[in-house]
Amino acid sequence: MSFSSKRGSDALRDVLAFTFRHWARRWPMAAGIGAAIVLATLTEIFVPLYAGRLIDALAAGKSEAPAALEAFLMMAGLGLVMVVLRHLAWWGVVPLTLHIMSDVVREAFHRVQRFSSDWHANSFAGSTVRKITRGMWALDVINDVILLSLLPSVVVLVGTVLLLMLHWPLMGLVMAVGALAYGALTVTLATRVVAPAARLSNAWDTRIGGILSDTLGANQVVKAFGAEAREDARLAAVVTRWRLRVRRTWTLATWSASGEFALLWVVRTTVTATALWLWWQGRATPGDVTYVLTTYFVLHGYLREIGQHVHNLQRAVNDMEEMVDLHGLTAGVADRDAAAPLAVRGGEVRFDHVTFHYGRHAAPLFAGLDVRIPAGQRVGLVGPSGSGKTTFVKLLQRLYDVSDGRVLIDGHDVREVAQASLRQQIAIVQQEPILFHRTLAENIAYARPGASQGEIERAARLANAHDFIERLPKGYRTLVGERGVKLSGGERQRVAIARAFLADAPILILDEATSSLDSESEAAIQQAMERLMQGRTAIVIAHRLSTVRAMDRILVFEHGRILEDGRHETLLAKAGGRYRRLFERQSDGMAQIAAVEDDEEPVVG
Ligand SMILES: Nc1ncnc2c1ncn2[C@@H]1O[C@H](COP(=O)(O)OP(=O)(O)OP(=O)(O)O)[C@@H](O)[C@H]1O
Repeated sequence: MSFSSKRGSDALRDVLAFTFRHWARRWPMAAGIGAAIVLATLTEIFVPLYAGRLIDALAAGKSEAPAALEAFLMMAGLGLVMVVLRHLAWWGVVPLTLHIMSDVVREAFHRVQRFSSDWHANSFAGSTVRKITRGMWALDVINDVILLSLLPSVVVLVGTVLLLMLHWPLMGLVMAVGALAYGALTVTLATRVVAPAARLSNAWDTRIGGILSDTLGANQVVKAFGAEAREDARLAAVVTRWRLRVRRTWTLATWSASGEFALLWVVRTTVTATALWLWWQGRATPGDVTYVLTTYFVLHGYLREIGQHVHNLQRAVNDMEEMVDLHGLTAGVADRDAAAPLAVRGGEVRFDHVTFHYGRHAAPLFAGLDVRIPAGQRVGLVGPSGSGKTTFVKLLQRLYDVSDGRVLIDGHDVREVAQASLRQQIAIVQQEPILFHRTLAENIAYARPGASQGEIERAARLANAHDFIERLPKGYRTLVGERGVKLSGGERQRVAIARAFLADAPILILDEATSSLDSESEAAIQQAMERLMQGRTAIVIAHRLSTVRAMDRILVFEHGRILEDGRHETLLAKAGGRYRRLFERQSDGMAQIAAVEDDEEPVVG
């Protein structure tokens, strides 16, 4: 079977190889099912032979009654064996398919979770979900089609034709030519006509999944701009393209099926006419004609279904290929073989001549960046938007690999250690913390699974989160909504800080919230952050002057370079310095606001 395009044949090969690999893991089950269905099918091939003998015995008169009875009993016995074996095969395929489907979804999730941040930044989560779930269900179809439908069809095809050829070569030849022509036509239409169209339909189906999840995930923004109608229209445009593509696929499939039925009609008419002609010539008995016609009708049933099976297989291959492609991708940022866990003693961070650029960006963001942060130091990163502050911490977490140079923690290159252990040593409080739609207790304990309720509450107290949690009707058992939407920004921040307390990691990354919080929440968060920083190496992407002032050291970023490096007072004393300019400009702006709102803090970065 070959697809028209290189990509098509690749897809078929990849999908079948993927499926066979999964069968191989459970080969006794797969082999048992195959054997049962092949034996069940062989019994069917012999039924027409005994039907022919029965008719000849009947035509010869009552003297042949024992032969007629023998033929009848054989037909009945073969039928019963077929029923039992067929049941065994179908019964066995249930656990096989369910085990493989479970493996497939687990493995796909395992891989996708470990793909690089770059991959996730470039992929729609909804599209990925569609690819995985569609692929998982396609496997159900592939198992049924190959094991329970195509395999018996091929056995019947080969078996009946061989048996007929032994018995009656001319009829065997007619049947073989008809069956081969039909098989060739079916496979060609399915793979060269329908498959390419179906692949395009699937791409649009995946796009619909992506748009649905992207838009529903950003529902707050849509609502805020009253843009529901605009989003309806955006989806409608994609649905229209999808409909046109699917209509084309389904129309082509309908024409293909009709073409195949027309060919079957030609084969049947030719076989019947040949049998009648041979009878007319006196070269065939009524039993012979019965045998040929019964054989043909058995074959006809299977042939008719082969067309349907090949189409189903082709559809399932199309449905699975995007998921199989996910298995072919490399993780992007992968652990070295036998990467050891990172053991942090103090938490010294060093960027040693680091060069880095995102994906296809021509110019590097960092070019030969050198900086050393001693263990236990509290460093504020400031600088204009896009200057590289977030990227700096992403490289520390090894969410991306550097193009050149090294990022070191306590002298260990982050590329040499196991990623999971590296990230366990770094607690992070994001600017917009994301929570799971789980209880508050589970969200806090995410940093340390198995933490006791007492430990969770202690972390929440340190994060100034305990009081607001206690006021909720279900307290720590409150579900927070998807991504934590049922909490305010300040509450989400405090839950994230509680998480970081529980993580108790030697290195801490804090990305201050830029959204304006009320002064009470802000003070509570600042205080919690201060507490959290104690005794750790802390890197703070700072937006508030109060935070920056309190730091041991400030790094001023601009266009991926560190322009200034020092304490607040030192940098402020530098006439014409970048930090001083930032400070003055923003203090000015903030001073005006402060005249109105006395307790508001000026912002940096
Ligand atoms: N995943 C990405 N792919 C490509 N370019 C990116 C990616 N993430 C960031 N960039 C680019 O890298 C540059 C530095 O971004 P970064 O997020 O590090 O800046 P930042 O100083 O943290 O900004 P902000 O204060 O606004 O958060 C920007 O020009 C940004 O557009």
